[in-house]
Amino acid sequence: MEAMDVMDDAVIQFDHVTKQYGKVKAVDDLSFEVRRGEICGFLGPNGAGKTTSLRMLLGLVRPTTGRIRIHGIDVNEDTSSALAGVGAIIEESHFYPYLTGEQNLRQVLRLRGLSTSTEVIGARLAEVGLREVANRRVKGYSLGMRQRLALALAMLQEPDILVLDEPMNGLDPAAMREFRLHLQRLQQSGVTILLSSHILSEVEQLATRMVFINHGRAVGMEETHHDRSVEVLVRARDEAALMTHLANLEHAARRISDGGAVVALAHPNDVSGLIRTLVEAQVDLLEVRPYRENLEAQYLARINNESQDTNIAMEGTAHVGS
Ligand SMILES: Nc1ncnc2c1ncn2[C@@H]1O[C@H](COP(=O)(O)OP(=O)(O)OP(=O)(O)O)[C@@H](O)[C@H]1O
Repeated sequence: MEAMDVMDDAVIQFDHVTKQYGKVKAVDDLSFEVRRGEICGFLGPNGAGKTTSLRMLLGLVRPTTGRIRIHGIDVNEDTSSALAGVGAIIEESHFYPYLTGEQNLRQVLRLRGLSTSTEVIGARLAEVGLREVANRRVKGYSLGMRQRLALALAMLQEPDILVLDEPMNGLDPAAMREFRLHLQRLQQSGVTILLSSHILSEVEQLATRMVFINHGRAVGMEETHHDRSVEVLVRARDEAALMTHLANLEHAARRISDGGAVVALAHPNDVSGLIRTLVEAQVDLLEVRPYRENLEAQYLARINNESQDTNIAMEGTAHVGS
């Protein structure tokens, strides 16, 4: 399947991709890569160009200029080879309401002209937690069950790349958590995942890397889990004493404009050591907690230059700039 040596294990490559609809540049000179085994979050507000980009990746829309490659194969030159190992949820999935979940998957395979193995179908349904309801009509499925059925459908042919456009839309927090765990299991089994969202908190814990997009352009990339450092917010009664002690330790620290709080950068294994040292030095600690606002602030700053206010709810920013 490899048409050329794939550099740096990049399995998906956007190379200066632009999509023009009349006067609207839905995607504007977009370049980024997804490497093997990553969960890449594709993040931006409504209208940023996420769906258009993913549709181009799947060969459903042709780029105006630029190239998209999967495993080094140009999607527009050899669509079927490029997409051979790709599963996707791109549009709202439509199922036969009067057929069961199991029958729906069987029907899709039949339409694709593939032999239907009860074991394979059963395995896919079990993987997404639908074993219990496999024989119930889809008509009676909740939104979460339908999303999981869509995932089972995308996984039918055991893809090594999954492309998911806003797969968590409409899921309640419990279903979202389950969906995340499932995607993590898929990643652990070697599947590369590109998923879009307009809500940072949906993908933040999941993605190993994030690509931020606004007005069709990449406005930043962020390694998340690859960066082994974590930020810890520390608040003490005597801020000056806290800063002095942190300076004596090997922790990069900075003040933030949050009631005299200080954010220290530490490796996950060092967090307990950091706290112990401060306590032993008799620094009067008022609060110690993981600090995650930084990523949120960066996201907001990127999608909306005039807004640096970290207090804006993430959902509230979804429409900014669209
Ligand atoms: N077929 C089309 N014809 C004309 N304009 C389009 C078409 N598809 C998308 N656009 C425009 O391109 C821009 C990007 O849309 P796109 O759907 O890719 O954004 P998105 O990031 O997926 O947004 P959302 O989160 O709302 O789904 C928008 O301005 C949209 O109106």
